[in-house]
Amino acid sequence: MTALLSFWPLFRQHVGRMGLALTLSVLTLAAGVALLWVSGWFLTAAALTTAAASFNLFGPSSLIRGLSLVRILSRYGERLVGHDATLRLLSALRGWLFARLFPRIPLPSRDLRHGDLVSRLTADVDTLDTVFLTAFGPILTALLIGTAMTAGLFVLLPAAAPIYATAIILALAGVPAVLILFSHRLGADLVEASAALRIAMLDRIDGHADLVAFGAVAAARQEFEAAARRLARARRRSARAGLAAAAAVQLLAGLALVGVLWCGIDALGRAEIGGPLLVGLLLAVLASFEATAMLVRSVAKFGAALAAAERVRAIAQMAPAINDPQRPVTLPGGTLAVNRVTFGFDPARPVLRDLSLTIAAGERVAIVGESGSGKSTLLALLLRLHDPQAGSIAMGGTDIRTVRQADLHARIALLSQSSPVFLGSVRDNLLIGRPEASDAELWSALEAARIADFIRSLPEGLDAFVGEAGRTLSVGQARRLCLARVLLSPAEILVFDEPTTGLDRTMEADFLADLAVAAKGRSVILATHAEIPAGACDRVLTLADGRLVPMSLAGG
Ligand SMILES: Nc1ncnc2c1ncn2[C@@H]1O[C@H](COP(=O)(O)OP(=O)(O)OP(=O)(O)O)[C@@H](O)[C@H]1O
Repeated sequence: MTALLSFWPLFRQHVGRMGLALTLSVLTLAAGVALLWVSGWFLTAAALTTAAASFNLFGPSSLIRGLSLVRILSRYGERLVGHDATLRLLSALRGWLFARLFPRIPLPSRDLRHGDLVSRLTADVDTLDTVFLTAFGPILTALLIGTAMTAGLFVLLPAAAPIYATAIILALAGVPAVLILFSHRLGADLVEASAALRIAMLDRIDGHADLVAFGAVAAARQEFEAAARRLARARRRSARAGLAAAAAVQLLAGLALVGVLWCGIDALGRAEIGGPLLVGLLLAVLASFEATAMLVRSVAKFGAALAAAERVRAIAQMAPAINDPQRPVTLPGGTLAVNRVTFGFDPARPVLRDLSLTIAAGERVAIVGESGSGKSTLLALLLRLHDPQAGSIAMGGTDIRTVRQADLHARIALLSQSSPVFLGSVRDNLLIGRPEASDAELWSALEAARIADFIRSLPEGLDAFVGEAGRTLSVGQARRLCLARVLLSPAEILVFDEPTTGLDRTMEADFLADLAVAAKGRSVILATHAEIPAGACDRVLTLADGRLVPMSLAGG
């Protein structure tokens, strides 16, 4: 519950709209209760009257029409305002969550799989956004209508008031309390099962080509079906609990009706109440229980909302791997110096040991080494995606831990092994590197990345849509587009992690040979398995056993 309450500041921003939706919801229900009351009274009174001419038909029938109209309009307004508030809340929740997520990337928890993260960012947030309207709204509505109805009975049929009050309190508090007790566990199961299904689905979609190639589709399908069955079971259990609660509410409504009828007949016999009024009261009692039925449906969802709140809050509260300093200093340009750095993802098993490296402004350095030797790790440290356990990294003599990460990233651009092509046009993808770049600059970056001819051949050119994760491009083309984005960036240090992955031998050699021109005098740090042509780099270093060792340049 504390997890859910921690979202209150976000809910509070929309409290005006939510309040209006709530008022309209109370009005709708009150109009419904009054409508049945007046209708019951009117029909009975009309049937009982012997001289039709002496009965005023006009007043009650216009009241009935008026109440119907109020009910229709307030219901429409409630839906309109309620959905508007919910959608605004949804966008605020997503914005809030993304703002908390970005500083935590790379996520410190390796347990958080891609599908689980997607599930938290989508389904869990969706579950949360309706919690006010589907849970708190009906509670308040039912409370107000129940109180008003009890007060009405107290005046018109006092003996029935305690019976009705007991039944409505049980329906309002007792049934939901029991349901919450069960639905918390059921809701958590439901949210976890739905996340597991999503993870299974995204995993299988990502790897479908390999699954087909290995003939492992049947096994994957079985696992997927098991996840689907688990979700179906959780849904069934949750629906059963909801149904049992709805049946209990109906039973209480029936008991309240019988109680009021019993007292009413007694009062009728003593001429303390008229027949038409009694019928009106009975129908009104039935109508007032509509609010509690709504409540039960909502409470069934409440457990899922509690579980979703905990999962979403867990991401937002994850300690960021890296924090900006309290008082950041300005980052000067210049030499990049790695001073006796030791780092390991598990500190007991360092990947880099007492490693030092100095790269002068404009220098091009290649780092080679066996797979797993720590090349990507070293590059990640330069971007301060992790902090070393010992030693320091400085730029122009300033320790990078004393500057804002954003300032550091403005000076160092990275092309990693997993740099993505974003959904959008070629232009959109390039402008991420430098938003103010002109078309001429975009083309020059594309030329340098050796993909300009291909983009020119597309009918839409720079405006060609490159699809989800670059699906409309080959692996090599996607890579070169990412490369053009990095070359376009104004950063003074370009960090390349296997930039030629996906390029053929000739293109690889051409790209590395062109590096000096493409980098336009900027510093280049290049981690690669490729053969480095003469002149491409000023120095080549080998990373082995956590240390860098100079090696002679290939071909010269
Ligand atoms: N996020 C991580 N958490 C834990 N260990 C990691 C993580 N990333 C890398 N490692 C480990 O650190 C070591 C160095 O990995 P790194 O990716 O830096 O090697 P690399 O030289 O870039 O390899 P490759 O040439 O295959 O890309 C490896 O043993 C790897 O398993």
